[in-house]
Amino acid sequence: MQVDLPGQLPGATLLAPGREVAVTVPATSANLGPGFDSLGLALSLYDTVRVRTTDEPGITVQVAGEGADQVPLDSSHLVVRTILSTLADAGYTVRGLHLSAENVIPHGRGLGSSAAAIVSGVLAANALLPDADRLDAAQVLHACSALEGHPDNVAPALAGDLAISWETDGVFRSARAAVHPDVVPVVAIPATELSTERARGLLPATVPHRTAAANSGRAALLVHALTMDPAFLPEGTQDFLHQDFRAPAMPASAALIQALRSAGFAAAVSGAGPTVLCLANGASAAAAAEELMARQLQAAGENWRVLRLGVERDGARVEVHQR
Ligand SMILES: Nc1ncnc2c1ncn2[C@@H]1O[C@H](COP(=O)(O)OP(=O)(O)O)[C@@H](O)[C@H]1O
Ligand SMILES: N[C@@H](CCOP(=O)(O)O)C(=O)O
Repeated sequence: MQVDLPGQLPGATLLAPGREVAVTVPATSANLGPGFDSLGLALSLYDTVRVRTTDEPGITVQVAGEGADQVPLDSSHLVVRTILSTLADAGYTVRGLHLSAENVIPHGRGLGSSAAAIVSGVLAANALLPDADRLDAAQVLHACSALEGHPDNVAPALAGDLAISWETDGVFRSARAAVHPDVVPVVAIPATELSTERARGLLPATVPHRTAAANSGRAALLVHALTMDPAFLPEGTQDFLHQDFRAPAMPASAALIQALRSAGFAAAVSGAGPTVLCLANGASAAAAAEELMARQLQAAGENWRVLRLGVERDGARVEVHQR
């Protein structure tokens, strides 16, 4: 499909045609229980986009895989939109652009697909820019977080491993921490979607101080459990800030989490849901969690995908091909 570019920016510098960039970005699981809008883990599932500046005016978009029959194939495509706005912020535009996307991260399931699309767009645009106008790593993190609205998915998507993120005076920042090698993420992904926007709408504006205090304790314990001592994962993944409020929008996820936690597993909603994340302590615990998930889902008549994943250690990758 080919469309015209939206209004060209007056005074913007035109990028040369023939620049080609490939970006690969991992899925992410945010919150991990009590780390609402601050903790996120990079996972071994990847989306790839290839972007080329062209001499022919307009935008062409090809999409394969997840969301191929749902996402728009024009300048409103999230990756294209992000590329154009990042270029525009730096004072640049293009005559034409071709994007081809291979999507593996499912959309609207709480595995960071929109964050991956935004990270792809910002990194692709940044690689297309002349050196002197590129954003540095801290600026990329802030730009991606501001577009996504929260930093907990984009930070691990960019840097890999576990990301602990926060905001100071309107600037998003993040620290990366190495996840203990025994931690094995297992996800159960439903067929149905729940948009993050809708799930955020279910949250209260305030919570009592004692709830916030209880949550702080678990979030602090979770960082220790994930990096130093996975035996604390079941207690460390207990959340008091978001899951109960969102449970009515994902009753099957809530029931599966309850079953896993009752059996001693560290289970939580992945991101804003409805995917369920279990952080198993070692390979045999991961196999037991997979079995329990499969049994519970079969008993409930639910047809979900259960996947054992790895922790992605390095985050997004960019390759530049000048033609
Ligand atoms: N690779 C992609 N290409 C284009 N749009 C995307 C892509 N990934 C996600 N999106 C957009 O983001 C929406 C999902 O975002 P969101 O509700 O935040 O869920 P998720 O938990 O998957 O990030 C999709 O419905 C789609 O509009
Ligand atoms: N902290 C956010 C995380 C959203 O993650 P997503 O993968 O569902 O986009 C939230 O809980 O709203």
